[in-house]
Amino acid sequence: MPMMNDLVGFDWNIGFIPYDEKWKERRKVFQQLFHQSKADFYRPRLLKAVRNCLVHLLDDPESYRGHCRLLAGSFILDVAYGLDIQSKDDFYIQLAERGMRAMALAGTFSGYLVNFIPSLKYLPWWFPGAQFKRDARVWRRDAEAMPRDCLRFAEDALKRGDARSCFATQLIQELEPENEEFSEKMKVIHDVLGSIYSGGSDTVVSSFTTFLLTMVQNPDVQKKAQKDIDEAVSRLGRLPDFREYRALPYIQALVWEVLRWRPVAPVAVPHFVTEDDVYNGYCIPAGSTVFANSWAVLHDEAVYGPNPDAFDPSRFMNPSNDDLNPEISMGYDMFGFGRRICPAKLIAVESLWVFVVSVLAVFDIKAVDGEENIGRYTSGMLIHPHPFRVQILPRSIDAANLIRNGVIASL
Ligand code: HEM
Repeated sequence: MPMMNDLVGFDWNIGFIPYDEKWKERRKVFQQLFHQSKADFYRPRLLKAVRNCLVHLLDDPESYRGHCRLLAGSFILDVAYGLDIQSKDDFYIQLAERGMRAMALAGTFSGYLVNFIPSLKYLPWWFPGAQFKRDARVWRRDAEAMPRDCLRFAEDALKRGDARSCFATQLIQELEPENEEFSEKMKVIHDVLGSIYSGGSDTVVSSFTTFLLTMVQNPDVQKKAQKDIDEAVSRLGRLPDFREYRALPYIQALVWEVLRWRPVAPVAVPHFVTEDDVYNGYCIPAGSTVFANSWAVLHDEAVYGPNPDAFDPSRFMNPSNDDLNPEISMGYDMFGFGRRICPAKLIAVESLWVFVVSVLAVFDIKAVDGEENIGRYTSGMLIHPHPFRVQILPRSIDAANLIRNGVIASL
């Protein structure tokens, strides 16, 4: 991807590194960080970010998109770099937003001729018609700053002796500065944590807002989900947490349906064919770029049952709607395919689950009369619902008190 990697400078991102030893090393480190055995480290931090988000939604429901972005960004920056982010105007949240906008724009593969004729990248930026070079010059500043500035923050905190425990400090402390591979290992940390930062600050926000949209459009689904949560948790007088994970089948089905119905990356990330292949009688020569049509897979009647365009969590449930149906696929098609499948798919599902179950426990989500933007989506490598107005109201005075009392002190 010449535009993305060579010109804009996202070549540190695992998703854009070709399949080679460099990619393998980074992918291995990434997977170890978010391994399920590390759940005791990252789950409390995720829950803390969600509980803060509930307070923000209570105080200022209209700014729900900013709150969702703050939730995703503050969790990722906390676990990756030990940054304690309090506001959506924070420097690092804004940096991620600009960086991800640049990635979305540069990532429309067919939008840039240079992706098909790589030698165009040698044109000078001032050359007539070389607007792509001028765009790249602007975007490059944020693309480079994203991983560099955050890692610098963690390194400085370590030197001062006041670093919070996080992936950066854990990985840096394992290194020996006098080892000749030190700089190379630091570059691996830079790339892996940058990939966590960029991968985690935008994708889940799309799913959070799609969830709110589906609740506006499907009040019956909302009621059924709230009934299940009330029976299992709210009657205990507390907010849900990971003790309920996998104990609420309808919530699990709802989460999967949000991910299936409007997949965040409808054509995943393009894959590069490394050797000649034959598929269903079609010859695919080495060097081809293949796009996986995740959208079509996720809207295939043969896999997901009738009316795949309708939002209906019960497609994953048994006929009595009280448990999951083991015969219906709950696979990870929305997270890509093969060895490049999203390495954060489990934490992404957990993030959406804890957001969904927490919001539904305490809020009613309702339509705003006359809102015309409902259901419209952006286009690009990652899709988001267009901004829409929605009412997010506490379900009762007790619910509002639960939100205020549920804030988790600094970890
Ligand atoms: C709803 C949330 C998410 C969705 C739907 C999603 C989806 C995807 C998809 C479709 C791919 C491309 C897979 C392929 O090439 O076949 C991918 C790759 C990737 N994702 Fe995610 N993702 C999500 C959340 C996250 C999060 C939270 C992180 C980081 C913490 C992350 C980090 C990555 C990375 C690093 C890759 C590149 C993997 C590689 O090329 O080896 N993703 N994701």
